[in-house]
Amino acid sequence: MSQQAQELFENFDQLTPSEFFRKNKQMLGFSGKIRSLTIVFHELITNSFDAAEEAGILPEIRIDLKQIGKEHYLLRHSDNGPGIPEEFVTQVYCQMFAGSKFRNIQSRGQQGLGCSGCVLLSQMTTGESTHVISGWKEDGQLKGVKMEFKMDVKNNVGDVIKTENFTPESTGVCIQLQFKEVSYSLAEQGAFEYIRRTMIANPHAKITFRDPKGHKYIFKRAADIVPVLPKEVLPHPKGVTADDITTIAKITDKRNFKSMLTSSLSRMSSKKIKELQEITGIDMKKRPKSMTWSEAEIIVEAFSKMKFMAPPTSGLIPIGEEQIEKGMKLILKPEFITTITRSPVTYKGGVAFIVEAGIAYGGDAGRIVNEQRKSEILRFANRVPLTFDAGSCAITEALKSIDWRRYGLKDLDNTPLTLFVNIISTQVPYLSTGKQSIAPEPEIVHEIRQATMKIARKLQRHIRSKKAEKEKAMRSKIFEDYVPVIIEEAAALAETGVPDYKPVLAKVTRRALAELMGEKVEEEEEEEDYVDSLLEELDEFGHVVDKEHSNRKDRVQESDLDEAFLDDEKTKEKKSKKTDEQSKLFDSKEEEE
Ligand SMILES: Nc1ncnc2c1ncn2[C@@H]1O[C@H](COP(=O)(O)OP(=O)(O)OP(=O)(O)O)[C@@H](O)[C@H]1O
Repeated sequence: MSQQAQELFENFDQLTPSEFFRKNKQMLGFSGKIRSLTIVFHELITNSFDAAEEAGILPEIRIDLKQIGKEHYLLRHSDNGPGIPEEFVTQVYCQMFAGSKFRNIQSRGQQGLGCSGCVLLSQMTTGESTHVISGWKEDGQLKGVKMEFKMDVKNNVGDVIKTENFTPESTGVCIQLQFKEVSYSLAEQGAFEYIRRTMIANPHAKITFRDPKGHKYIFKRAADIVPVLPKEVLPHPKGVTADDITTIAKITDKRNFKSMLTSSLSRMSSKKIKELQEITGIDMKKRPKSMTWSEAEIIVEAFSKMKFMAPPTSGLIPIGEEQIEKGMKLILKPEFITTITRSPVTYKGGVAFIVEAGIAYGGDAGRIVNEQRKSEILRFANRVPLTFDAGSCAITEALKSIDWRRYGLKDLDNTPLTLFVNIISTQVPYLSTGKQSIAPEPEIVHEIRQATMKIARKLQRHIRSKKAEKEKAMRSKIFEDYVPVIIEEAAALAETGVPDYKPVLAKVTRRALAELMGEKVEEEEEEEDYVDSLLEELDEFGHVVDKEHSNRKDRVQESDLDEAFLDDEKTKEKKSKKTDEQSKLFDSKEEEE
């Protein structure tokens, strides 16, 4: 070894995961003041949900955010989950890549990074310790611990400062952290909006939030059912790599390739093993420990050519159309709502996923920008809102590629609309450890498009019938406005008394309208006679009014119909102008006569 290399290797060292993320906190999503605080909310809320649901408990979370200085906050987050046993508290909060979710199971968490990331950020920005109170059940007995600790970044472990045992009243976790260089905001990417979106996809949860100004928000439950627990599923042969196979071969306790493959992969029957042996020529009775890299590569290559049943989907639990509707209705109070949960399909040949979509229109749907409601896209993965990195996400790509004009939405941006998309999978293909955007796998993009276009058609029907209703109402209004004028003026011209037309005007309007709209109106005979006689009377008066006048009347009605879609103010203004014109017409008629 040369002198140079020796010097170089004197500094050879190892970074613990905590040290690595201390230097690269943006990789945990902690970049920017608003975003950092939102990510903290996200990590703590998703952990509470996962834990409560796994224990069969309806999640209830309390969050208290106090501002104690400039960009300096104190956050207290508590849940009613199963709690964390004392010996795991520092592992959960101080050890990176430690957790209970490294299985092929649908859950919000995946990496064992989230809450230790929050502790790291707190320590890095304030130097303060973290306080945790945990209550859990052990052998049927309630146990509790109050702990204060710091993260030992160098060793990726916790440094306990104080511990005190007590008997709690119930299970759950309460964590208190301080943060600096973060900011609470009501903006689209802020913490409050994160809670709002969370509630849409989790109608079974309850969140009470006290903001830094002391305002208390209670997001109530819209549904009382704990979501069915997802099951762990074995990986599908089309979804594994040579590295996966050699790793399985190293850790398996099976005696040969055959039992190793059938027990660790889904859809691997004895028939498929026989087929695999024929294609590869590899003896399936060989011991797993003897597996070489090239054998693993040959097996994976064979898998790509073989036909398998689609992966089992029992492990995927979608929110469901009804629940999404409940969540969206409670938060958005829309005028119209439509939702869909598609059947499971796969991406990369072997990873199952489900797309769910919803459209809410009108009411509180959309976001207010410059006092105007605009459309908004709410992206979710396994019920968790994805608030950042929208541009690179499969959901954004799919929704932007839809030609919304085909669904009657000429200006999507300026429509009061909320588009909801949730992807359910045991392996959501996130683009980074920050888990804020989904890789645009072609199958995923395709499914999102299909789901959304299907419900967009329903929205189109709603908008159409609403337009027709509005048109009908406008026509009715015009009729009611002008008929009395005509009757009264005609009576004046004929120098007779004005008939008592009011009680039946509504009926005349309805009948005339029905004719205009091509509808059939059933009316009682007696009423019909009365209406007929009134119409006759009207006709008689009509003889007195000359042709020019009635032509003019028709023209006025026609042009008014064209304005059916103008806003109220404009319409009112035009109509009063028209009425003036009309009365001017009668005036000139009178003068002529
Ligand atoms: N409120 C809680 N109640 C009970 N257990 C919890 C709670 N929060 C965290 N845990 C446990 O701590 C583990 C580590 O949590 P952490 O947030 O670090 O990672 P994760 O949720 O597994 O994955 P990810 O990094 O993707 O969020 C979890 O797997 C879970 O077992």
